[in-house]
Amino acid sequence: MPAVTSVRPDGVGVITLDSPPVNSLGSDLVTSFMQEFPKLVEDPKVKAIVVTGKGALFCGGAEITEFAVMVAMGAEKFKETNPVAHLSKMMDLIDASPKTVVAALNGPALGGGAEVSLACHYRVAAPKSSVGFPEVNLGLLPGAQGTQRLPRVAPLPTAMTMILQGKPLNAEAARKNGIVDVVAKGDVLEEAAEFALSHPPAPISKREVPKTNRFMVAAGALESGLNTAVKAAPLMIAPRSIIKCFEAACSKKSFREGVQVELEEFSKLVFSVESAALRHLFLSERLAQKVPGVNEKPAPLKKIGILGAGLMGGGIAMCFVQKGVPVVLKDAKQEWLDGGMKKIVSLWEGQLKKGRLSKEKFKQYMSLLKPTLDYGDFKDVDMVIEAVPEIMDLKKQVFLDIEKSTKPDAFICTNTSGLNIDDIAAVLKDPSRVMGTHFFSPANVMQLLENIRTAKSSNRTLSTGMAMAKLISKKVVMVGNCDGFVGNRMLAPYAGEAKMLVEEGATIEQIDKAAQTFGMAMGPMALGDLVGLELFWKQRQAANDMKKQTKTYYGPYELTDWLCEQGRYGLKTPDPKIKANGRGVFIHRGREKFVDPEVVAKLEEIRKTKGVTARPVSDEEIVERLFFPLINEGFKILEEGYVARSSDVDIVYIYGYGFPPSKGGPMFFAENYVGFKKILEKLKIYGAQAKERFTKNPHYLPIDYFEPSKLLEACVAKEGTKVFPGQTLIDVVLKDFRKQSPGPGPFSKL
Ligand SMILES: C[C@H](O)CC(=O)SCCNC(=O)CCNC(=O)[C@H](O)C(C)(C)COP(=O)(O)OP(=O)(O)OC[C@H]1O[C@@H](n2cnc3c(N)ncnc32)[C@H](O)[C@@H]1OP(=O)(O)O
Repeated sequence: MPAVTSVRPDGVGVITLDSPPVNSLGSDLVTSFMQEFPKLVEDPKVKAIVVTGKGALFCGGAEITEFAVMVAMGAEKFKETNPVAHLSKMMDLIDASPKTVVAALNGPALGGGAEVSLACHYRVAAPKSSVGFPEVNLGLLPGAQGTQRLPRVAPLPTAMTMILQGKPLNAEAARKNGIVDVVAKGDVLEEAAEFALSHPPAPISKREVPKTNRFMVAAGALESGLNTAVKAAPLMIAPRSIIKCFEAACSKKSFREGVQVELEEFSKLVFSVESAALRHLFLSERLAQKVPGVNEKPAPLKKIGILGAGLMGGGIAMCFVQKGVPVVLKDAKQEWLDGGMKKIVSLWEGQLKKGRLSKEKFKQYMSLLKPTLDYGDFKDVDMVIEAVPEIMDLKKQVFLDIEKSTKPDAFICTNTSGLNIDDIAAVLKDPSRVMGTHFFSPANVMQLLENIRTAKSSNRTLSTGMAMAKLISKKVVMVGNCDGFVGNRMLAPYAGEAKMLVEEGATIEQIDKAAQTFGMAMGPMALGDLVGLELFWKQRQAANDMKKQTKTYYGPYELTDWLCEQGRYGLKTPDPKIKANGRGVFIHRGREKFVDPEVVAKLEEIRKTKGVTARPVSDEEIVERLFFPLINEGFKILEEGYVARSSDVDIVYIYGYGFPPSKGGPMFFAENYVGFKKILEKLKIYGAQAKERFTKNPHYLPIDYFEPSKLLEACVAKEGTKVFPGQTLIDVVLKDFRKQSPGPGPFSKL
């Protein structure tokens, strides 16, 4: 029963939203509420009503999965059966109650949940509860009267921040801003009941918008709010619609007319591809935590050992300590350990200075972090994450050392961006304890974690690895052990094409600008400087083949080699001579960067040697050549079975590589923005050009990333086929594909 009612001895009727896990307002709950609520209104024993939520939340908002169903119904059907209009009716029902209705906020009230609370006449909140409107993160706006009710109780700047930026307020802040009437001192339900019995009905819909809010709108506050929101997320379309709703609320329009504007704007947004992309992202993040075949209970992680106090190891250590987990941080030399600790402490001190960290927390962090040179300190850790340099023999050696110094059931993770983890694990007596963890740098900041399963990782190792990611609040995806895993393998053709386009005549700035206009957080050339140009240069040196095209390195190598030979690795190599912060393709000064004329001259020289005449390259060509081979590689990883589903690839790219969320990730983008057929056609065209280049010009090497994926071809054949709302066609095709021709990866047969 999704809405459960009871009548207390004091005559307060309680209606509880009871729809686990988050009491989302699915059609069942709304229908049940609309049946049960009038019974309380009509019951002569009931003097007043309290609305509350079961469990830890008041309500997590509208049922997100139902939006895809609405969209699948089509615009015409949507008009007739619009479930958000239905939800809006639920608000009217509460609002119109002749008996006082109080929301007892037992926990967070989000989106539609916050709207339910505002439809109630008053709000009494538990201290740990909060009120928020995260709809904008889904490309939506509050569609059940929230845009009209909030500016009637809260100052406009607060309302704008909450709805335009999706920032929630805690109970006390909500009280200060007029959204909550009382923060409970004791039992929230008791206090809400008491409040309900002693206050008359007072629906927000009947209130005038405060004059200050009207003045602020007249003075242009909405435009500046919009500018801030657009600057933060230029590709989002929801903020413009939100502004229209605020305009309606603060104009001479009636509450009802405002609600109508809101409904129209909401309906437009829910059908937009941007909203579909962001909803896909929300659900995909949660789906990624469910790894096929991994079902054992994770082991508790009470203490962690980190090996290597460098940039990566230090960042990983911070992640655990900041969640209250004790860490032993070990390195081989005192100076390395001191350097690592100094960096960590200076980061925390910086936060302390900015007021983002309290003194108590700082002290707590310091007490949880133990630097050591002694492997003996690993004796009681539950997991070791090694983050020593990417040298196979070194990794194997430290694995043996870890094995000697840890409990036999401690998990051992190797942090690598590309080494073969099966090979590393093979040195141990029990390789089932091992999995890979590919953290992104800086590990304490970047959200993504690629967990890598080896052929021998045990079920418990994998489930504990996933729990570990949750513990430190990472967006996690489990992938198989292929070259470059998912992220770097897909990045290789992207980076390769960027270098190729530059040789053909596009400028370095043009490449990055085109990628950023597409929505990437940064362009491929700047990314190379950030990650460090020496990474793959050293890997190629170690492999004794500087010209080999691999799954992790493609494209012309002359410019990169020239830069690396001079020690110009990118941002991390300062050049005191020119007082720059770093030198790679760009010269970096603070946050500014510019292309070094020496690099441009070197490029000219390389072109001359190779007999290449620079030509103008269009932005359209840049975007297609950067992203289509990257997407093609994503299809290949899926068809080979190195990742469970297409949405996992999307998560990797959005949280690890700055792919624009409003495009839903590369695989969502392929299916919903471009279409499989166009991608296939373009791959063939650019592939033929690349082949010609390599056959005619001995300076170029053959590349395979334009070779179309078989899964992509299978998707082209099925393009246009309808799938269940919320499913992707790629995954539907993939299921059959894997049955017919399972690949070598671990997910092929799961
Ligand atoms: C008309 C209206 O104005 C429009 C709207 O209301 S749109 C919806 C607005 N609400 C939101 O965006 C809130 C989304 N939810 C959240 O932020 C978080 O889930 C939360 C803070 C509520 C709880 O977080 P947490 O405890 O970490 O649990 P979390 O793992 O995220 O969610 C638990 C489960 O509930 C599901 N869920 C959460 N909110 C949901 C929602 N609004 N609809 C459907 N499912 C939801 C998750 O998908 C997950 O499902 P799973 O168990 O199958 O993986």
